[in-house]
Amino acid sequence: MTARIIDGKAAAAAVLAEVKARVDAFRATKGRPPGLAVVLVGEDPASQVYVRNKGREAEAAGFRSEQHTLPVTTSQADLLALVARVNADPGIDGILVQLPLPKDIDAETVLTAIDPAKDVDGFHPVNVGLLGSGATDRALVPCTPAGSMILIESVLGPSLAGKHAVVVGRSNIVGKPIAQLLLQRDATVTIAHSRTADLAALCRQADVLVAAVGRPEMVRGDWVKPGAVVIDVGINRIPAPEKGEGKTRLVGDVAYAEAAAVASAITPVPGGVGPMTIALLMANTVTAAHLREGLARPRFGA
Ligand SMILES: NC(=O)C1=CN([C@@H]2O[C@H](COP(=O)(O)OP(=O)(O)OC[C@H]3O[C@@H](n4cnc5c(N)ncnc54)[C@H](OP(=O)(O)O)[C@@H]3O)[C@@H](O)[C@H]2O)C=CC1
Ligand SMILES: Nc1nc(=O)c2c([nH]1)NC[C@@H]1CN(c3ccc(C(=O)N[C@@H](CCC(=O)O)C(=O)O)cc3)C=[N+]21
Ligand SMILES: [Mg+2]
Repeated sequence: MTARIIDGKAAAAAVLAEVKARVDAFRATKGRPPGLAVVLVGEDPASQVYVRNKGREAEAAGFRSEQHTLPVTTSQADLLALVARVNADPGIDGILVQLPLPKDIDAETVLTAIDPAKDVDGFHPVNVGLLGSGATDRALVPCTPAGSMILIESVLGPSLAGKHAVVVGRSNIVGKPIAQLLLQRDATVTIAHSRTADLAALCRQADVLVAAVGRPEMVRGDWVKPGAVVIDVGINRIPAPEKGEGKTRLVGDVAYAEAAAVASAITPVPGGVGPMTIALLMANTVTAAHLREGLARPRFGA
C-alpha cells in the first residue's frame, strides 16, 4: 500500500477561511475584531519563527494582533505583570505565552496566571480539567491536539469506535490532550512513553498511531500496522549535509518513506500537523472571543 498523504496545509487553509468568515461576522456584531496577544521571552530562533508566523496569520485573519518580546533576562515577576495587563485588556481575547520559557521562570506559574477564558493554548488547569471531564462545550482545547483530530477525522470520519489509538508521548501540551480527544471519539486509547516496554510491538497494534516524542524518525516502517493512519506531530531539525555545509532540514518522529509504504494515510513533516497548530490557534481566539461576549460557540473543521 502507498499511503494517502494528509495535506495539513490545505486543511489549515480551510480552517483559516472559516476563521475569516467568523471574524467578519464578529466584527459586524461587536464593533471590534477578536484580539490575540503573543508573548515571547528570549531569542530562541525556532520560537521567533513560530511567533512571527502566528502574528502573520492573526493579521491575515483580521484580528487585533500584538506581540510582546521580552529579553531572556526578564524576571518571572515582570512576565506575570505583563500577563496581568493583557488579562485586563478587554480587547484581547487570546493570550499565548510561547514555550519553552527561560529556565528561571516557572512555566506552570505563568500558564496558571493567564485568564482561563483567554487561554487559547488550552494549557490552564481550568481548561485541562474541562477537557478531561468532557466539557468540550466550554473548554479551550490545545491547538496541536485539536488540529490533529481534524486531520484524523478527514480520513476516518467522526467516530473512532472499535479502533485502537496509540499515542507515543505523554506531555501536557500534546500527548495527554490528544489521548483525551481520541477517547472522546470512542477510540480505545493507549498512551506510551519512554518507560513503555516493547514500543514497536505496541505501535504495531495501532489503527491510529500518533507520534509526539521529539526524536527524529524514531517510528520505523515495521512499527506500523498495515492500513493504519499515522499522525506525526514531531518537528525535528536535523543536519542535511546533502543540501550543503551547515544546512538543516525538518523531519518528524516517523521515518516517513518507510511508514508511508505501510500506512493507509500519513501526515508529512513539514506540511502536516504544524500548519494545523497555527490555524487552530486562530480558531481558538475566535472561539474565546465568542464565549467572552456571550455568543454561541463556533465550531471549526466540522
Ligand atoms: N507540530 C506541532 O505543531 C507541534 C510539534 N511539537 C513537536 O512534538 C514533539 C513532542 O513535543 P512535546 O510533547 O512538547 O515533547 P516532550 O519532550 O514534552 O515530551 C516527549 C514525550 O515523548 C516521550 N519519549 C521520549 N523519548 C521516548 C522514547 N525513546 N520512547 C518513547 N517515548 C519517548 C517522553 O516520555 P517521558 O514522559 O517518559 O519522558 C515524553 O512523554 C516534539 O518534536 C515537538 O517539537 C510540539 C508541539 C506542537
Ligand atoms: N505556548 C506555546 N504554544 C504552542 O502551540 C507551541 C509552543 N508554545 N512552543 C513550540 C510548539 C511548537 N509549535 C509549532 C507550531 C507550528 C509549527 C509549524 O508551522 N510547522 C511547519 C514548519 C515550520 C518550519 O518550517 O519551521 C510545518 O510543520 O509545516 C510547528 C510547531 C507550537 N508550539
Ligand atoms: Mg515539552
